[in-house]
Amino acid sequence: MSKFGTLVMGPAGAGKSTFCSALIQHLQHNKRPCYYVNLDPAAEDFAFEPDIDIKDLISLEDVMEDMGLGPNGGLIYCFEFLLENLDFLTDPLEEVTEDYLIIFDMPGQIELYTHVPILPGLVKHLMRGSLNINMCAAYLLESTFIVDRPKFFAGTLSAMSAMLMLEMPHVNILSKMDLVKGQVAKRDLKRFLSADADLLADDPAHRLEDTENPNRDADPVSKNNIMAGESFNRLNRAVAQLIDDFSMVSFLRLDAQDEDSVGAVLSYIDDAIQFHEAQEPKEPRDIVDTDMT
Ligand SMILES: Nc1nc2c(ncn2[C@@H]2O[C@H](COP(=O)(O)OP(=O)(O)OP(=O)(O)O)[C@@H](O)[C@H]2O)c(=O)[nH]1
Ligand SMILES: [Mg+2]
Repeated sequence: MSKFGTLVMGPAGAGKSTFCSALIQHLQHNKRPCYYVNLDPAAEDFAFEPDIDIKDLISLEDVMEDMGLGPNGGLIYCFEFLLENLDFLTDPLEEVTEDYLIIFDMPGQIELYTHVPILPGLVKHLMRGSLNINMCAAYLLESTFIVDRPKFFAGTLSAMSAMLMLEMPHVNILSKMDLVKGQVAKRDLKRFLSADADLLADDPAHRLEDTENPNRDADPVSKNNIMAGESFNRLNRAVAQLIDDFSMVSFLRLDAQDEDSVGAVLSYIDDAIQFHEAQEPKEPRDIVDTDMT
């Protein structure tokens, strides 16, 4: 029997937990069961109570206090501890059936997705161990990044880094689309959805900064001057070209308040994990019975 899940990842504050809640709500409206796993040891408030909460195994606050670690070191410690105690996840997940979508809500520390080799170990356990979960990563990036194009490419690079590191089906998502509505022309938005290196050359903000900054020459080390400098531009162009050359990253749009938008993202996740192919066809009578309970 297969199991199905999605790992909701992305930088701090990208809207991961909000997306998880919107997804749970959407699944409930569509009478689909889901299983919510919180893997953020610092998360406090939940719109839906998690079925598994890493805080029942280890809390970031305790780790920071007892081990004298900061929030990032503490988080890495929590994940190393989780990897040494995987039964905490395995035992309850063994019971989850194939009609469930298992939603993993991840923390936002970017180290987890870039250079620390912890997540690959966890993903390997979930996908290839006895649990055998068909998984898809949902990597969220805030759509407000597209207003600052170098920042957008830096975020896109982090998404690509996670894709390369985790080697699993991946959907990238521009979250909080409601915040950029009207700010970006529709034609431009399409170019952001599949990263296009020429976006930097056509960046109106950059041209403005270059010519309208009166301090450019007066203060050679000011932040504005560095950000408008030619070496900064060359670095950005190289990053953008690298992303363009790999041709791996494209984005879906998400407005977590809009049920259709959540449904559209879910359909990509379902396709990536082949959820519907594995479902037993239900007899019409079964459906009526289920509806009445
Ligand atoms: N306008 C708008 N705000 C959103 C949306 N999604 C999330 N937010 C807000 O963004 C903030 C962060 O959202 P979270 O869902 O907690 O983000 P997160 O990625 O889980 O954050 P961490 O777990 O701390 O990394 C909150 O204030 C949310 O209300 C959205 O679609 N639109
Ligand atoms: Mg969160």
